[in-house]
Amino acid sequence: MEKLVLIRHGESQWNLENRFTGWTDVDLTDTGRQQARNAGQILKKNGYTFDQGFTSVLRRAIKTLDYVLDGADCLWIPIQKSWRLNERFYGALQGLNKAETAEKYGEEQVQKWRRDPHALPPAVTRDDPRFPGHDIRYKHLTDRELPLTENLSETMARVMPFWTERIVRAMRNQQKVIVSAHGNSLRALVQYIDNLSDEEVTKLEIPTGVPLVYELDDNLNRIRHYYLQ
Ligand SMILES: O=C(O)[C@H](O)COP(=O)(O)O
Repeated sequence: MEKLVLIRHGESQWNLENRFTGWTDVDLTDTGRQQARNAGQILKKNGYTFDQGFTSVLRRAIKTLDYVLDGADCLWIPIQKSWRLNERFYGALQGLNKAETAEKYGEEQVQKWRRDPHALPPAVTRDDPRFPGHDIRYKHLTDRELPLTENLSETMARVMPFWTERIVRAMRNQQKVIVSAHGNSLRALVQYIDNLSDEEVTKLEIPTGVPLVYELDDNLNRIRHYYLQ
């Protein structure tokens, strides 16, 4: 049996301010840092060790992984970072307050943008400072890979190659793996691992900073999953 640990980053400044974040590179709050430290200690207490870490290229997930691994006494392990694990790119919603956006466009529309796997938030234009083409860390991405907006199924489409080529490969090489990522990139992964319908995934909420453990059989099919609290 394999164990895979997924963790959504600890609370970020824009989680606290209730703003659409997406690829905006905001930092953790003090609460977020504490959540990540606690997660590391819980993993250690339960005897978890790791051989390989994966994270997005966003500081809230990178720092969460760092705090978690420090707490779990595994700070030395190799880490692979990829834009493919980034949060869903929330387009022109990025930076807006979620409650104010709901007042302006209606609760139903905002809930659709947030949770309908096929709903596309309004796009940014290429001259918008939020367009990732302006950010050096994405300079190797092709035009097609640079998002103007993204729905959950597109997030899943860019997460999956990384899952198969890197994460699954590491697990097949008997490595104990931890993945630090985001509400929606993890939602996409969980939809795939748990084979959830689009209907089921709209109800799925993943809390910040709590390790989500998947027990997988030799073919990496899910046996069960649970949060370590
Ligand atoms: O990008 C964001 O705003 C959050 O990390 C996830 O937001 P959501 O719960 O509105 O999808």
